[in-house]
Amino acid sequence: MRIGICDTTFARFDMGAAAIDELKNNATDLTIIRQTVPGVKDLPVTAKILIEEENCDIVMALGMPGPMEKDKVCAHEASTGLINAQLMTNKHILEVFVHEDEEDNPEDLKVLAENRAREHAKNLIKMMYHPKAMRKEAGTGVREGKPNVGPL
Ligand SMILES: Cc1nc2c(=O)[nH]c(=O)nc-2n(C[C@H](O)[C@H](O)[C@H](O)CO)c1C
Repeated sequence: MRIGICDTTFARFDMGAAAIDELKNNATDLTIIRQTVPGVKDLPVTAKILIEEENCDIVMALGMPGPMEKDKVCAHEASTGLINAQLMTNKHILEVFVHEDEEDNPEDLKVLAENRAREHAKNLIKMMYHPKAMRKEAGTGVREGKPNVGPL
């Protein structure tokens, strides 16, 4: 399995490293190709290149939108780009964004960023290796980086 990791220098925590560590802890037959870019709007083309030129089966796109209105616009544009890249390639690109204003305290933001990156890495492993286990969790109110909210 070839897994692409793209991440940004704008992010204030190394989510790419956390994701890679988690992937390696949960599967042995992985080849990981990592590309780091300046910001979230650079992620869509990078993910597409990882799929089309590096033959990745799936990609994680990790980024940290800032707290300002212009950052939120950038994040929305990046998100739209990532969806387009998925539609163009017929491959999943897991968007792993942590918005800087999700937490007030930098230490809490760091914990959230690490946990979200790791939990999405586990999602990737489930999607690609254990789809039946993923299906069992349908409708269970799973959240990444924060406590699960549970089913209704
Ligand atoms: C305003 C802005 N905000 C963010 C952000 O919140 N998070 C992020 O990762 N990157 C941001 N960028 C940078 C753009 O995503 C991109 O890297 C540059 O426009 C260069 O293509 C910009 C320009």
